[in-house]
Order: sequence, then structure tokens, then C-alpha cells
Amino acid sequence: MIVTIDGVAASGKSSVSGGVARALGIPYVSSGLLYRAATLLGLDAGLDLGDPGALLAHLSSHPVRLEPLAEGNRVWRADRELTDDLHSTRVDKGVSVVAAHPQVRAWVDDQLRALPEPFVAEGRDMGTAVFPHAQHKFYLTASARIRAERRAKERPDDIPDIEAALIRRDELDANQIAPAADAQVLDTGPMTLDEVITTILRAVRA
Ligand SMILES: Nc1ncnc2c1ncn2[C@@H]1O[C@H](COP(=O)(O)OP(=O)(O)OP(=O)(O)O)[C@@H](O)[C@H]1O
Ligand SMILES: Nc1ccn([C@@H]2O[C@H](COP(=O)(O)O)[C@@H](O)[C@H]2O)c(=O)n1
Repeated sequence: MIVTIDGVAASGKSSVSGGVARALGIPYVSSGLLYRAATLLGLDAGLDLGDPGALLAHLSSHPVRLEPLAEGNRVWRADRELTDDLHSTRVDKGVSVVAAHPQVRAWVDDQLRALPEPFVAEGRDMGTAVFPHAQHKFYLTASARIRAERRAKERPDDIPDIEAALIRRDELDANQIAPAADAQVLDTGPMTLDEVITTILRAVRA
């Protein structure tokens, strides 16, 4: 079984996926972490993020491994853990450029499709491009202001700056953030995290 949870930036995808996965006793897979890892490694190596050839060459000589645990995904490059460095403002700013390269998307998709079922997969195009055959699909949304207010509790930046950055990232990600035709769309603005998780679990178990 595959459950997909897609949505706009900071809509709660990883928190919700983690809660759903823990309740079902299966792992969740955060696809965005692979795009973030590609970006971090590109930035650290001083590469031009607009050059997919250079990025792919660097990624193949520095293999990245996603560990999809129910209690939280971890990302490794050899024995260096990258996880804690993936949610910085500099990675947020560069990641959409990296994710726009078809070659990088194929690098991510190949790793995701090699994972053993069952799992909950979260991202932008899990229910559309990567796992169109998934049994249960959800799409999370909320206003940019609400998302920025939530994110401000985890980042040092001001709410208006966070909001502008989220809107910008959604624009840059527009090619891959349409909900699947068979996805249930949830506006999480008026919902608590627990309410979102319970709504999804009810649909999956029905
Ligand atoms: N329904 C909700 N009610 C209140 N807070 C929420 C809700 N959903 C998510 N949050 C909070 O919003 C923040 C962003 O959530 P999360 O990191 O899960 O989003 P995301 O979609 O995975 O983000 P990104 O796209 O940047 O990876 C977190 O602090 C999370 O606890
Ligand atoms: N399926 C996906 C997942 C992510 N991306 C790109 O990665 C960025 C970071 O993702 P988060 O889920 O951690 O916010 C996101 O802004 C996209 O550029 C993607 O393209 N497809």
C-alpha cells in the first residue's frame, strides 16, 4: 500500500505524514529531503545550481541515502548525516532551481520507486508523477499567512519574510504542485494537526 500526501510548501506534509505513518505502523518518505540534499551538496561544493550536469556528476560521486523511518526521515552522504542542515534558509532559497532539472527529478524518483511498500510518501508530485497508482491520495493546502505563522515558530525569520519566501517557492514549484485528480484536498487552515491526521486515517481505514 502507498499513501501519498502532497501539498504546497509548509502545509504540514511531513508532520502529517509522520503522524499517519506512526498510526499505521509503516514508514513515511519525505521526497523533499532528497531535493534538499542535492541542493546542500551543490551549495557546499560551490556548484552552479543551474547546471544539472555538474550537480548530477557531484551526486554520483557522493551518493546520498534516505532513511525513511516513521519517527522521522534521515539523510546521509556516506557516514555524514545531512538531516539537520537541510532546512536552512539558504537551502530553501536554492532548492526549487535544483528541483526544476528533469535529471535531478529522475535521480530522486529512481530512489523513491526502489523503496519497499508499504509507506506514506510526501512531496509535490507523489500522487501525480511518481506513484500515480497509489491507493490513497491527499493534498494539503492553507493560506500563505497561516503557513508562515506556523513556520515562524521554527525559524528565526519574520512572518512577512517567511510568507514571501513561501509564495515565491510555490511559484517556482508550480510545475509539480497540482493535486492528483483522485486526491482528497484538505484546507488545513482551520484544522489542528491531529484533526488532519485523523481525517486522513479515517479515509485510509474506510
Ligand atoms: N494543522 C496544523 N495546525 C497547526 N500547525 C501545523 C499544522 N500542520 C502543520 N503544522 C506546523 O506547521 C509547520 C510546518 O509543517 P511541516 O514542516 O510538516 O510542513 P511541510 O509541508 O512538510 O513543509 P516543507 O514543505 O517546507 O517541507 C510545523 O511547525 C508543523 O508543526
Ligand atoms: N516531490 C517533490 C518534493 C519536493 N520538491 C522540491 O523540493 C523542495 C523542498 O521540498 P519540501 O517538501 O521539503 O518543502 C520544494 O520546494 C520543491 O522545489 C519537488 O519538486 N518535488
